Amino acid sequence: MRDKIVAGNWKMNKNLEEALQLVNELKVANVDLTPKIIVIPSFPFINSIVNTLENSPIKVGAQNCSTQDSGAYTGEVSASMLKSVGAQYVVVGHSERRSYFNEQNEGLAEKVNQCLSNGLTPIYCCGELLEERESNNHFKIVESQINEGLFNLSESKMIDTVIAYEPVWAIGTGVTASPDQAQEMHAFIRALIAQKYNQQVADSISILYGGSCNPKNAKELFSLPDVDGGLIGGASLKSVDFMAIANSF
Ligand SMILES: O=C[C@H](O)COP(=O)(O)O
Repeated sequence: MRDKIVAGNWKMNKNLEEALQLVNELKVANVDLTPKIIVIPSFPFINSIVNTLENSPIKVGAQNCSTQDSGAYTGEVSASMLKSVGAQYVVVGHSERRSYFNEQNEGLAEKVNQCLSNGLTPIYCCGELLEERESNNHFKIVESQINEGLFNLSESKMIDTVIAYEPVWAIGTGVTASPDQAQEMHAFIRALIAQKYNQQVADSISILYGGSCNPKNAKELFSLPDVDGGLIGGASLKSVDFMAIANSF
């Protein structure tokens, strides 16, 4: 049975004091929940949050990592550094990285490899732009993102990945993918994995939905057969909303 996961991507929000306040609220609220819960703060706060969450089941992730392991790459943060401060997950290929920082599938495949080589779980993001959906190219786009970003992995590494489907038109817009749209794409991604590897691998990988997921729509989305949880942006910044989403299974 694959993991149910609710991950909160805080993006570039909160200072240290605010970050610790949020995580302390989550720590107290986190009782008897079905999903794995992951918080994904900005780099400077990871270590303090890992320490604050000692003895808590809540895990900590990072929002990005370098394609390189170490060296003269000013401003970069490597997967091994993230591992050393207690991160367990890394978001790779978020659409904001793809669009604002021109990240391409090829480099993202290197980031995925860096994560896995350092014992971190990549949360690999894919998803189409509105114009790509409107021109009926959404399956083709997502297929190339998955194919080029993930499918160079061996089967044993592939099963250690998590995928997040985030239609770009749904991110931060208040427009959520309909249950039919979400299920259709998640099933498509799972079928791609089955075709490339096998059904057992496909059935073991958690595929999260992201894009204006909130306490009101989470239950319906998480009840879909191929949706294994969510990558939550805006609604992860308030403990009450994030825990309500986590309680939606
Ligand atoms: O990583 C999270 C996604 O970009 C979703 O963001 P959102 O929940 O604010 O739409």
